[in-house]
Amino acid sequence: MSNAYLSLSRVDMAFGANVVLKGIDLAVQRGEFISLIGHSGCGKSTVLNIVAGLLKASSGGVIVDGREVNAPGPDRAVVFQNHSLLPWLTVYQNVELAVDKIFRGSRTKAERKDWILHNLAMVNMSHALERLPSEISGGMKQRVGIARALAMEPKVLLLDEPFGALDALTRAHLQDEVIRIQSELGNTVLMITHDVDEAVLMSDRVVMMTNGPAATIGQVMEVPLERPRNRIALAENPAYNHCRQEILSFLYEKQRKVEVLAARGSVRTPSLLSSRA
Ligand SMILES: Nc1ncnc2c1ncn2[C@@H]1O[C@H](COP(=O)(O)OP(=O)(O)OP(=O)(O)O)[C@@H](O)[C@H]1O
Repeated sequence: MSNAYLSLSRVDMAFGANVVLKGIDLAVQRGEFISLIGHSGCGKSTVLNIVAGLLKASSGGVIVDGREVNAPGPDRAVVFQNHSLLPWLTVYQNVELAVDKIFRGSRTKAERKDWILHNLAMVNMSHALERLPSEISGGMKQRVGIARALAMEPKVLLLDEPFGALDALTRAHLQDEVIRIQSELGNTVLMITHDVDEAVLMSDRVVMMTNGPAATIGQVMEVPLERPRNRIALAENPAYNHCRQEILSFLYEKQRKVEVLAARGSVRTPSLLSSRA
């Protein structure tokens, strides 16, 4: 735990009487890509919001690079499923706003401009700098959101279903771009997803959450696939298929059994599987 770049220790979260999270422990190394997967409503966004500093855990804590998190900060950039661009600013200005806020005191205007252009080029948006969000597609808006997050040079990139609202082809393109950028920059990433293939394709480890209430980490799986990863070649890779099976089995067999037992009153809480497998 001690040498982790990002760590969550004994995080509990309750909204009134609704105990959403119980005993979340996770240690993430610098440069690691972690996916968080679990059934709808189990508490994935709550975990991410606690790391972002948007929510305060009821107990336990989060440490990023040796510092306790207790508020939002530029060291943790968030990309949400539904792009959060300001509609009255152009693509360029949306990124500029974040860059100016963080680097006004440390970089010249020319340096900041180069940096904005560089980050928009990384997500292939150089052709649309002057367009408003209403004039670009959903996938393009997500690209700008990712460029804006990367331009903040965050210690940790927090992605809350960043591809969830996109069609399959756009989603695949953008996944590939994020994979490429992460391999170039070595970002530490925590990503929420519902998509088993996406989790395996993109992650170093997949963190599987038990069903709520009182959700916790049920299983953590290493993805033993070399990078760069090729989505087409992976389809026939036994290790890739094994990883998919493992997640599917967790989500649709192990978690389902707990649900059934809980419904029959045989178990007291759905966190029966809380010990890491
Ligand atoms: N601000 C809040 N106030 C009260 N309850 C909340 C709040 N945020 C989340 N919850 C509750 O916490 C639980 C977990 O929600 P959360 O959004 O974290 O789940 P999730 O796994 O991300 O869901 P999904 O996959 O559907 O997005 C839900 O019961 C939700 O109603």
